[in-house]
Parts: sequence; structure tokens; C-alpha cells
Amino acid sequence: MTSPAAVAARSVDIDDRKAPEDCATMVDVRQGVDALDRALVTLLAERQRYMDAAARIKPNRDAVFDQARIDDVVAKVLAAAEPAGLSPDIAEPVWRLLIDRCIAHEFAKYDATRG
Ligand SMILES: O=C(O)C(=O)C[C@]1(C(=O)O)C=C[C@@H](O)C=C1
Repeated sequence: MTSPAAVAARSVDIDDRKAPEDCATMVDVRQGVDALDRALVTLLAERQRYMDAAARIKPNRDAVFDQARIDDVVAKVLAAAEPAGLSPDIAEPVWRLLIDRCIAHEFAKYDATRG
């Protein structure tokens, strides 16, 4: 088990990483990946809090699963992925799984607070 202190000692600030094109070693690559993963965790935790808000605001439990909104979210992600250079083969399955897990979280939150 890696201690939190050891993890912190290895960590690279998001602004203190090499651009992918400038990486010369696998240490550079992995420091960049680890830094981005921490940034993504922060963003995903904030996205999760919007699910908490949705569970508080939606009019009823049936509104938690919204297929039209899922289609809209995936379409917007794919539209943003293209100019950003993110492969749709990564973006689409990642977001479909993310939405699926977010729906499960939203149902759990709804049931815990309003069920
Ligand atoms: O937009 C909503 O209604 C949400 O609750 C967000 C979200 C998502 O993860 O993007 C989650 C559940 C819905 O079924 C659709 C989309």
C-alpha cells in the first residue's frame, strides 16, 4: 500500500508537467498523465455534485433517467471532442459510462434524501 505521503511526494502540479510533444522519457509521460488524472478527478467530483443538485431539484424520481438529455449530452461531447482532437472512440464510451454511473449516483441520492 502506498502511503499518502509517498503519493504526494511523487505528484506533479498540473502546470508543472511537460507537454506530450516535449516528453523524452516514460517518467515525463507518466508525470503528465498523473497530473491530468488529478485534474480530471477534481472536475468529475464537481460534475458529481451537479447530480446531487439534480436529485434535489427534479420534480420526481421518473425524471432522473432522461434519455433525450443523455442523447443531447453525448452529441455535445462528440461535437466538442472533434475540434479538441479527442478520438470519438474514447469520448463516446467514456461519457456513456460516466452518464450511466452519474444516473446511479443520482438515483441513490434521490432515494436517500427524498425516497
Ligand atoms: O441533465 C440531467 O438531467 C442530469 O441529471 C445529468 C445526466 C448526466 O449525467 O449528464 C444524468 C442523468 C440524466 O438521465 C441525464 C443526464
